[in-house]
Amino acid sequence: MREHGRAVALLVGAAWRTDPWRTAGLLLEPLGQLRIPLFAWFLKLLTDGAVRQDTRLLALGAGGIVATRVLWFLGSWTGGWIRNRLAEEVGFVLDREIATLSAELPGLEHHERPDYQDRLELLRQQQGVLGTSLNTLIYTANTVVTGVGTLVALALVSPWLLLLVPFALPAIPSAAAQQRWLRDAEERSGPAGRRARHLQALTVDRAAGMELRVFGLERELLARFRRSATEARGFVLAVRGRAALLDLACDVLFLAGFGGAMALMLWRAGRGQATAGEVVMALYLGQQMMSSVVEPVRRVGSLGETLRAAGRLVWLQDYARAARQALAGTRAPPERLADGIVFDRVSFRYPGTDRWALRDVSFCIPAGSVIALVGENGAGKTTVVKLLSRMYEPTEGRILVDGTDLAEIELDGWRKRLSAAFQDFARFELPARQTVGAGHLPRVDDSAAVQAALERAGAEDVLRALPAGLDTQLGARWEAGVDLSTGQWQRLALGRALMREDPLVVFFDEPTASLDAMAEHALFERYAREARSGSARGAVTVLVSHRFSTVRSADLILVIEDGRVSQLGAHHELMRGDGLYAELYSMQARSYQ
Ligand SMILES: Nc1ncnc2c1ncn2[C@@H]1O[C@H](COP(=O)(O)OP(=O)(O)OP(=O)(O)O)[C@@H](O)[C@H]1O
Repeated sequence: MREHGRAVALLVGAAWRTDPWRTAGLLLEPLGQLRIPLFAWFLKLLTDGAVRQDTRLLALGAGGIVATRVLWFLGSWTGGWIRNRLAEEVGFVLDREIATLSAELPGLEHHERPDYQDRLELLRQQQGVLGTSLNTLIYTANTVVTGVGTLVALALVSPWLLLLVPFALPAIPSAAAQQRWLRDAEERSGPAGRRARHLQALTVDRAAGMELRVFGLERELLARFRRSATEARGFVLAVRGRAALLDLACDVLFLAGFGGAMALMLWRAGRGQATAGEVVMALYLGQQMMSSVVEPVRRVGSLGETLRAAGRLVWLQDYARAARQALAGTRAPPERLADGIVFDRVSFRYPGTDRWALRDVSFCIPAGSVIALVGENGAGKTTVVKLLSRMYEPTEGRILVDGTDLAEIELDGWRKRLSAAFQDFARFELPARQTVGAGHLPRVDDSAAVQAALERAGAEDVLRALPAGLDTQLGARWEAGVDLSTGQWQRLALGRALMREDPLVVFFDEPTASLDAMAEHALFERYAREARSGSARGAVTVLVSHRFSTVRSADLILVIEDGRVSQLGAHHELMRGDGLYAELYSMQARSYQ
């Protein structure tokens, strides 16, 4: 209930912030609903006036009917017009809020935890519903006003007519139950829906397209997509079938009550206890009860949908706030690294898993050094990078930056002092200058800086191949857009990583997987030389690579085995022993020979 209250507050708050006057004007429409009981009352006067040939009653009835028409115009029409205009703007504000919250989430958990992904996906799907949320809220208010007004008017005709109410009431818990079923069905369809979306995305994914065709997987993929989509839809369809039966039962019950109420009125009229006007009024209100109260109550079911969608937005706000608080920290990052970075007995488990990705890891990266992380697939190398970039916090232990716990350092300030190139690089389809310049926003359009970064990344040839140089629009889907090979995209990403002038930590997590070993080696030799010459700033470079020809040029090599540090030292030190490093290095060297 409290959650629903917060959801309503969120919607009304968004409307109020968008336009307080028009939000107040929304009340016109529920007021306009008073026309129904008023109309019934004036209809009664008109009928009685006609039967008794009483011109005063006739005039009052006719005048009242005209007045309710005016009330309808002012309330329903004007209010509806205001509501529609406002709903559009509020929808836009809420869509923007979802995009902002998602984009500004500080960590990665929401991308990697299936339960979070499902909620975010539902939220994205329901953005349209949020846009019409005001309609639904006002619709509910209309129903309440109409319902209460109709009941008061019926009671005035004859309190016995209130007996009609129990026949209409089951529609309310029935609508609530249907909403519950629907919510459960939506959540139970999460895994199948996620699978269907993944398979559908594969059908249009260019990278997957090659493999699909080579392995002849198209039909299989489509069949699996159909099965998953049918499974996901099945949950909702089953609920809709049950809901229709329940609605039918409620309708039959109400019709029985309505028939009884009308029989009662005719019996009373026959005994002279009710006027013709009262019979007409009861008939009108009785059928209005079905069309203006029971039906809307049922459709107010969509209020449940709105509240669920708004509730998910409230969840996202809470989640974003908690995520920010969990990564809170108030200290500014150091201007320069004096001592270095220390992992002090760090252990880490990904949220929602039991397995330790890193266990009791301790090592030091001295200021100004280049450290290479080596280990087999899944050993935990990228996890070290994710912890250092504060995508996650250690489950146990601390990371110290010049003696200060990284958790105490302000997150945005820390991120501004990082730079990175990853194997899974982003393909920003922008003019080439900005694709690279995005690595340091203040200089996003600075051609000289971009050119220098590309040279350091060994990507001058990529630039030369672009028809309009740095002005070339990248990405084949844009007009005059140019597509690049994976290796070319990756080298632009490497250039992006070299845009920031004074990073404290630079990550290279297999950023040159698309280059051949010689080119990668030459690039890092040059980079490491430069990094050392600039090491007065104390910046450290963290390199993850499976190529030992590159790794050997690092100052320090950290060997990770199954989440634990197994060796740490310079190349020549590690080669002296007979540990994993020497074994892997010799194996790779032999294969090159
Ligand atoms: N988001 C995640 N959720 C759950 N477990 C994860 C997640 N990311 C990685 N893991 C697990 O954590 C362990 C370490 O993964 P990590 O990506 O750090 O390995 P890696 O050494 O970088 O491997 P590779 O050389 O293949 O890139 C693996 O067992 C992996 O399955």
